[in-house]
Amino acid sequence: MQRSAGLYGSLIVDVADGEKEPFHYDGELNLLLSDWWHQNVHEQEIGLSSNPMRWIGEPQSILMNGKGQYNCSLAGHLSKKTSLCKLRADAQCAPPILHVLPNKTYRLRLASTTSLASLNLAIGHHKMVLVEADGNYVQPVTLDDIDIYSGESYSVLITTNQNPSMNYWVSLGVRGRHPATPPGLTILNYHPNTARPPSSPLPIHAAWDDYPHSKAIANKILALQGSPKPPTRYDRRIYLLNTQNKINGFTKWSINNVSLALPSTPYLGSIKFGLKGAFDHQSPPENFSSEYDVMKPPSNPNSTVSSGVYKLEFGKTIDVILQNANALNANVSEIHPWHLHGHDFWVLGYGEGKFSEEKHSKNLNLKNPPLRNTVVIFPYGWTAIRFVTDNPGVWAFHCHIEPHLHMGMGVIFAESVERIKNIPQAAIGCGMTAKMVMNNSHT
Ligand SMILES: O=C1O[C@H]([C@@H](O)CO)C(O)=C1O
Repeated sequence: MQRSAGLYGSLIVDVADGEKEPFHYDGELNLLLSDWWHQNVHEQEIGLSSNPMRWIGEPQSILMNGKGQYNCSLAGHLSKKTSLCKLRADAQCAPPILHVLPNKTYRLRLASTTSLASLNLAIGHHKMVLVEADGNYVQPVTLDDIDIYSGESYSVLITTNQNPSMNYWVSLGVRGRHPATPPGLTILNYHPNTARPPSSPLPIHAAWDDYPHSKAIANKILALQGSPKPPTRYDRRIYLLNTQNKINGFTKWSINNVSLALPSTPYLGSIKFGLKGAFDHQSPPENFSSEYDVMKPPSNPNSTVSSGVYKLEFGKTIDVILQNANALNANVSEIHPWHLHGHDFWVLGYGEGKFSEEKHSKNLNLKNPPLRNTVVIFPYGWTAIRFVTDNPGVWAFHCHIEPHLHMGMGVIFAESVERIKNIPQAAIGCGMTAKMVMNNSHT
């Protein structure tokens, strides 16, 4: 859970020399989004791993560029629940300020490293034109507000064409979980105004459980014309059922009834050097019972722990159907942003209830699905993705919510590892392979 403790940053990849972006902007702004707890991550981990489990609860603050407010809000005068923060520029709670000139277009880069929170960003009086998602261009689409799930990144264009004698709020609210945290706020400061808090009302976010609103945004994100298209057929389709479970009284998350426990020896070295006992050699199931009722708590909540991997052959088209379900408590199903290492994948579609081969397969979007590395599953829904195994390695595919991964919500793809010639020493520095590094360095 290092990310929850603050180990994160943004990496901006420019277009290659001589290449042009398919949109124009005059300036660039960045907002790195996160959430923050007062309890340290070690205590959080102990709570999550205890029986009974102690949940981390909602964050104390929502952060933008590492800054947030606590016990007060920049917009305190607009809400009866919080007091007004004193806006001293040197105060720890001083808000981030985005300085803009009137009548310009800015590219606003957004990325979420949240530990838990799904977010919605809105800018008072300004629309956003979405142009890029997870490093891939999308069909430009105008939005009033945008959802950002943990692990995702976006670029939106904003045009500073509003009354230049005013400043505006950039507000970041929580989605999908009953919020107990005031929105994170940033000031959009039109030059040459002083950077005081805007007197205009805060932008309004949709209700935290307005899933149709979130689904409408997700369905508007489509690949820009001319983007790489997915193969029209798949070689292998893996179904991953997400459930909350119990193992000897401990609360876990499982995929096809297997809760991931990462081994202490890195997979790459274990597989390459054929180490016995470094991880479970039985592969996890590729499917789940057709009888499973995704609308109800698991009828048998017990599950198993494993460090097994899905072995993927080189050059194949793999579909994954992520299937959400009811958690342990009745009438609860949560959002999970799934993130894949080593690949971008095409998002072929989202749907309600249980995925059905007959009903849903033919309606998947093969025409202009967006390429992403993170995709959400909505409560009680499914999400279909496709990727091609063209990048040998051992890749985690997991819920980007830190406590959920800690509780086992992930799988491992071991992709044509035999094609990897040399493993960097840094990748085999611990567990059983650490000895091999030492031996190597002595010879
Ligand atoms: O993993 C989780 O545990 C809690 C709850 O299900 C039990 O307290 C919660 O909201 C999660 O997302």
